Amino acid sequence: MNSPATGASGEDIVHAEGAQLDFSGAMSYGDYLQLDTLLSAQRPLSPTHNEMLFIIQHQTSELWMKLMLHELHAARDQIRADALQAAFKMLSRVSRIMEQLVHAWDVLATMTPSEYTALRPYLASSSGFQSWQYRCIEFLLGNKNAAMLRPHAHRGDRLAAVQAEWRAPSLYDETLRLLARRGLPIAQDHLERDWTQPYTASDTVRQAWLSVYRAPEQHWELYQLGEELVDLEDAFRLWRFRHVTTVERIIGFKRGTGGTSGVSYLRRKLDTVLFPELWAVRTDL
Ligand code: HEM
Ligand SMILES: N[C@@H](CC(=O)c1ccccc1NC=O)C(=O)O
Repeated sequence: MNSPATGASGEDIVHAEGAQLDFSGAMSYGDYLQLDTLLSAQRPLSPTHNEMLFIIQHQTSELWMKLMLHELHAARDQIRADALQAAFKMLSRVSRIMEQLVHAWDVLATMTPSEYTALRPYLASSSGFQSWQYRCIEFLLGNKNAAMLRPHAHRGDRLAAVQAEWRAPSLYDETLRLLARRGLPIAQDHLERDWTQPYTASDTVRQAWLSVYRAPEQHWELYQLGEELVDLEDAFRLWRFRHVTTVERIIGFKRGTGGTSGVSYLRRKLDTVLFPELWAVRTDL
């Protein structure tokens, strides 16, 4: 006989291989993952077919960014605590997430300019520029810029989160303090400074990385940390490049909804260098 509630027959249940089938009093998959909340958060504003893609692309990116922040915060704490093996696990996870986001552009690039033009007016002045999690990631990785706090001024709670990241030493700042603790000479103004200021490259830091890269076996952990950071910046550069290229193929040189010049603004971001001495050292080896 078929179940009146589900229409399942006794035979279907036999084929369920002993799996639990009654969740009237137990936590199910959807309960644990809060899928009702997650899957009711896609509310297209336009009548266009492609808006679902646009929303899900951004929502999944924000979820991955949430995990990146979780891992980056923990990695910075571990570096501060000299627990480098734990930090390596987290940093390599962050790089893999960034690679995931690089490949995600392939899905969005299936949207043509005509398709995007139909939904763009519904976005009004909203823009990825206003992503507070993205800004936290940039700040955590040391790309500090006070002007980027302004879009969050209308939301005190978000502003506080971005400001906290802006005021804190970045992952790289903590790395330089670690180099000093391990006996490498680093200029004092790179160990204690106003962390809200953008990072400026230093010759002492370059010399310190040079010592590490010239004798990896003596500084194996620092050497591995240097390479983890280069991996991460490499993946981030690919993300920036895929963003600007996808944007150009979809909106050309139109001004951005966030008010910037659009592609020209994003191209300038390609010049960002997060860990300058780690790149510079390559030339000296
Ligand atoms: C059709 C797809 C997209 C277009 C046309 C587009 C366009 C733009 C433009 C023009 C800007 C410059 C700011 C502005 O004036 O609006 C921007 C910034 C930004 N977009 Fe996108 N974008 C797209 C997809 C995405 C996706 C999928 C993400 C992933 C979360 C994203 C994240 C960002 C971020 C974080 C910024 C700020 C970048 C920075 O300040 O360095 N965008 N986007
Ligand atoms: N800045 C984009 C709009 C845009 O892409 C966007 C709009 C709302 C939510 C996320 C977005 N994605 C990234 O910027 C544009 O100028 O078309």
